[in-house]
Amino acid sequence: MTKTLPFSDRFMQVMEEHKADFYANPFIQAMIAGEVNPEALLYYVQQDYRYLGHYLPLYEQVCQTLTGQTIDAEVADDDREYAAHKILLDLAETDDKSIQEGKYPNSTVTDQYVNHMTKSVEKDPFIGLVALAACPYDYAYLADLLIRDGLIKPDNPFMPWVGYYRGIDKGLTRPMLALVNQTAEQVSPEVQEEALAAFIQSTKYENQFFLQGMEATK
Ligand SMILES: Cc1ncc(CO)c(N)n1
Repeated sequence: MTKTLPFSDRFMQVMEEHKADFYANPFIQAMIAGEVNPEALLYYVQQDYRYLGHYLPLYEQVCQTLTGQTIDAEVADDDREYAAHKILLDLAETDDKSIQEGKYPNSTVTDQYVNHMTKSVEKDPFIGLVALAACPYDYAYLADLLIRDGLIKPDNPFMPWVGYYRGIDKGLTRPMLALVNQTAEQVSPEVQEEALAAFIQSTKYENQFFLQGMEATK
């Protein structure tokens, strides 16, 4: 008897295929160089705060549909990743709350990514879950890669930020992957393929999400 691999193993493959694109991203390159670009960081944090405001209710909805339960308070209640954003705001030498609340419109990428997640959730709860899984998974995987490849050294100012997200077996990522793998066994191969395509699309948006701040603040 061969045991089928967990569905989430395919996420690893997607990340390995997109690794070069992430590494070539000017936002990631600046981070590797330890260069602080305050405007790009502020832009990123502001967009991310909004993005997470859409993300959490979608995740809650998918969990409800698939498990009949609400998500762990501990997992949900990180105040939209305040701690991670605080690290970047400190680097940019600001703690201005108004930047997180923001008065600027959502960027195109933020809107497109949110729209992609919303449409995926409407289509099918498993496809939705997998489209959402890219958010914690990609950051966790990328953080692990950057450290493993020796690109973010302990003295890099972004080390605490990378450290916050690293580890695909902790935080939001762990329960999410467990739900992905459990649900995958109950859906058709066609739905699995559609879900993986949604994950790949989310991964492309993740890369663009980093980039947008660099381009908007050039
Ligand atoms: C866009 C985006 N992707 C992933 C994460 C990690 O949770 C985040 N905070 N924002």
